[in-house]
Amino acid sequence: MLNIAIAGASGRMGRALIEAVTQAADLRLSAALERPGSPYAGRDAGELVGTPCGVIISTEPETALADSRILIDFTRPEATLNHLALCRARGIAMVIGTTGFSAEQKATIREAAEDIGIVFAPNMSVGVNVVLKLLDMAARVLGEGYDVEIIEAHHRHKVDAPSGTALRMGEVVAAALGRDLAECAVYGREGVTGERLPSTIGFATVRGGDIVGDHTVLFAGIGERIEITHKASSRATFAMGALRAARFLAEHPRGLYDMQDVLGIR
Ligand SMILES: NC(=O)C1=CN([C@@H]2O[C@H](COP(=O)(O)OP(=O)(O)OC[C@H]3O[C@@H](n4cnc5c(N)ncnc54)[C@H](O)[C@@H]3O)[C@@H](O)[C@H]2O)C=CC1
Ligand SMILES: O=C(O)C1=N[C@H](C(=O)O)C[C@H](O)C1
Repeated sequence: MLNIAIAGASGRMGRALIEAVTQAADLRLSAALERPGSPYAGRDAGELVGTPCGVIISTEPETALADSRILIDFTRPEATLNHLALCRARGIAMVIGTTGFSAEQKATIREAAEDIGIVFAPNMSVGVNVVLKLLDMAARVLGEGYDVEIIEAHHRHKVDAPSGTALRMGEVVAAALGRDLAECAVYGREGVTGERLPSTIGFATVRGGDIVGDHTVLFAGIGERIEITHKASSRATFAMGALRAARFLAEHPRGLYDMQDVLGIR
């Protein structure tokens, strides 16, 4: 049995993860963490998904993580980095699904992976990771002459934009075209923008309702266009990917990995 802790237990992803872990025969939910002041603190984590499991939601990671081998964290960047420091000190591996990190914060994650195993990926679904491979191939074959635009849509509660997945898609396409995303990204357009510069990669963000997560990469050429789209219809797809990542870490005691490594498609 692999002991798994979940941070952000009462969140949208936290609930999907509790359901997935408590249903997996080879995994045991060993801790459930929430932010200080959470109304869910002190309650049975299983109650959030309809089946009490005896794990009480804690706001004290220092004590709650004592029994855990892997922490799956889908929270906010600051919370993830606090958990990271603790996990690094205790030798607890981490699956990090949180998005919205700055470059500096990402460097901290990279550094911690010298001591512990970390899978860090903005999207844990198998489908999106296959799409990343398709994007690499499409960009290499199409080359210059096709304008690249990335459109993402998410639910009204999402706090970061563009999504981590959209940014990763941009990085993959930029790398395939020999560009640096930091230099060629255009985040939204307004007013008299002038004509589109050919070397740019544009991003457009939509927020509304309960959209789980849609991503489209458009390659627009002369006389034709290609759209590569992924639509998530349930958070279970992210949760199942996170569990695959946790099992992978049981065999990889240190180092920084993403879902391409977990799926063996790097
Ligand atoms: N990598 C992937 O496949 C996916 C990544 N995400 C990312 O995961 C993150 C969470 O997404 P949602 O679950 O939709 O958000 P949410 O807002 O529903 O849940 C976040 C939870 O974290 C908790 N939290 C905040 N600070 C905390 C702390 N210090 N300790 C413990 N818990 C804390 C909040 O109280 C909340 O319950 C976002 O960054 C999102 O972009 C979401 C879906 C898939
Ligand atoms: O916040 C979300 O919901 C999601 N966030 C991830 C991201 O920012 O890419 C992944 C997924 O699209 C859902």
